[in-house]
Amino acid sequence: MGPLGFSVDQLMELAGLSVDTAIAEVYKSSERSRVLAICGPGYNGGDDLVAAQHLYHFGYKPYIYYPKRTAKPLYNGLVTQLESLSVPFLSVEDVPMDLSDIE
Ligand SMILES: NC(=O)C1=CN([C@@H]2O[C@H](COP(=O)(O)OP(=O)(O)OC[C@H]3O[C@@H](n4cnc5c(N)ncnc54)[C@H](O)[C@@H]3O)[C@@H](O)[C@H]2O)[C@H](O)CC1
Repeated sequence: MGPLGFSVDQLMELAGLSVDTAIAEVYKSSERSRVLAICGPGYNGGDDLVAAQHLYHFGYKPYIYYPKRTAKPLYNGLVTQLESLSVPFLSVEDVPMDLSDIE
């Protein structure tokens, strides 16, 4: 809990949802639906996991690449939630080395 009373979970939800509203404003899900979330082990990665979940509910098709997982309840919960939505978690072999061709 920080000095203003925000919990990490709360900040993560706000950060993830903020990213999604920006994405939704720029890329319409009807035109570009696939999204690759590349998630690191820190808070930024947690923000990405949250963002992927909201994008799914916004009508996008998120894919997750999360090679270095964080074994904490907050992160485990986010993974469980994404798995329950059948959001695919990609292995390193699934992720193209050159992402420039991906629309
Ligand atoms: N403070 C809060 O409560 C919240 C902050 N948020 C936002 O989170 C980021 C900062 O997050 P932090 O965890 O400090 O940094 P990172 O996400 O970059 O993660 C650091 C973590 O990553 C490892 N790492 C770095 N590079 C690599 C690499 N190439 N390969 C593997 N691992 C790597 C490093 O070792 C560390 O363990 C900030 O923007 C805040 O705004 C959230 O919104 C949630 C709450």
